[in-house]
Amino acid sequence: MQRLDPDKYENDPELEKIRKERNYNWMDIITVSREELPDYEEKLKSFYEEHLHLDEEVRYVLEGSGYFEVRDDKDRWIRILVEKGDLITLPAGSYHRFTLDEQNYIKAMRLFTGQPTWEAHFRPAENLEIRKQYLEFLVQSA
Ligand SMILES: CSCCC(=O)C(=O)O
Ligand SMILES: [Fe+2]
Ligand code: NI
Repeated sequence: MQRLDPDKYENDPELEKIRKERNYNWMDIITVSREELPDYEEKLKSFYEEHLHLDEEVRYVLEGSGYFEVRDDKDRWIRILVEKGDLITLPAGSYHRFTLDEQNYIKAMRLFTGQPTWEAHFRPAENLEIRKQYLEFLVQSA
C-alpha cells in the first residue's frame, strides 16, 4: 500500500509517475454509497463475495474508507483498512473481497492497464491459469 495526497489527484506528479511506470493508462472514479451507486445492495454483495481477477485490482481512495480483505498463507482473512490517500494493489489471481465500514461511503480511483472488464471469478477458481501463476509466485517469493 502507498500513500498519496488525494486532495490534488487531478494534478499530482507522483500519481502520474506511478501511472506511467506501471502503465495504468485507464482510470475512472467510483463512488460507493447508497445515493450514488446504482444497484448499491447488489454490488456490495458481489464486492464481498470472495473472488479473483485475471488482472491486478488497483484502488486509490480519494474520500471515505472501507476494508479490503485478503488471505494469509494459512488461508485466514486479513482485513486491510483503506482510507483517504491510500493506494492499494491486489495481485491478479489473489482471492479478496471488499466491504464498506460504518461510514458507508468510499470514493476511489480505479486504475487499469488496457480495457477493464471487472470480471470476477468467484472461489473456487483453482483451475484458472492466473491462479496457478499466482500460487507459483507465492512459492517463489517464500
Ligand atoms: C474501493 S472501490 C469499490 C470496490 C471495488 O471496486 C471492488 O471491490 O472491486
Ligand atoms: Fe475484486
Ligand atoms: Ni473488484
